[in-house]
Amino acid sequence: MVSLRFPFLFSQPTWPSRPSSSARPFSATTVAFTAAAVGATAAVAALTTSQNPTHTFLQNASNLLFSSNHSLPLWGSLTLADNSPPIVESKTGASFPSVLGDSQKLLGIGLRKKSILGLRNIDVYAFGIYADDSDIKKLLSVKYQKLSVSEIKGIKDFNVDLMENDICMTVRLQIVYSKLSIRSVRNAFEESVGSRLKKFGGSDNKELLQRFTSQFKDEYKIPRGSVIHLSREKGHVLHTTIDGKDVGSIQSKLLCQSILDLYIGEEPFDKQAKKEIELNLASLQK
Ligand SMILES: CCCCCCCCCCCC(=O)O
Repeated sequence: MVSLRFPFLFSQPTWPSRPSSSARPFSATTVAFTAAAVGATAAVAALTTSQNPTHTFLQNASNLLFSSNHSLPLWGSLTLADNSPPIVESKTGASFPSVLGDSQKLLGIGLRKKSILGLRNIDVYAFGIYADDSDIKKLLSVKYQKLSVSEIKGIKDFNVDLMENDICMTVRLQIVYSKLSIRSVRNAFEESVGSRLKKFGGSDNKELLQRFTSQFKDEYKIPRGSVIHLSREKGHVLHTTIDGKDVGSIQSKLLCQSILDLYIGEEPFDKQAKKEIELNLASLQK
């Protein structure tokens, strides 16, 4: 067993084992969970399991629920008004507020590693994924409210819904590597976002990629501790800030989807973070 990634102040649960390379406990947060959310999730998960043998996010959630004897890390009862302390990623010490602005909840956090010259992996940044609470609940209720068999079949596409729909979300990157230049940030975005633009939009998106990467101008410094926000605002507008400073806004559904895909898509940077996000979304079912 390793420590839970979202342990709670009052319950101090532990998380089922995960591959040791990415296991990293968090410090405490005061977020509580409700028995109702657990019950709803368990019921849905059980039904899903009987209907669809593939790994839907609810199955993942149920696996996590039932393989642990401990309290569960569900967001169901987090109120946006509470003063939950930030969540600290203990490997890097990166700290994430539980709520961003007054409406975006933290759904999960992860770590982006990158290999240098194929030789060794470095921790480049920790990240947190946030989504607007009411947007998410609206989407969940429209799509999954009654939990009929046909609706449940669609559940495994929830991340796709999340990426494609006009839901306000933020990816918060907290830089932990101390020797990062803005040029390497540009290059990394060019490679990762470029591959996703190709995946979703074909090869004719060089101009869009260039508009995005050119926002990261040489004048910006990115020391350890810098925070980059990639926020999807209403109308699929990607708004980027570095340490709270605006660096630009680009209206593009394709660009927003491509950026989210890096974290919650088919081949996410941190698979465990994606699972965690799915689990937290499952806890919001009812
Ligand atoms: C030496 C490694 C440099 C990597 C810099 C990554 C900085 C941010 C890039 C964000 C997108 C991504 O993670 O690919």
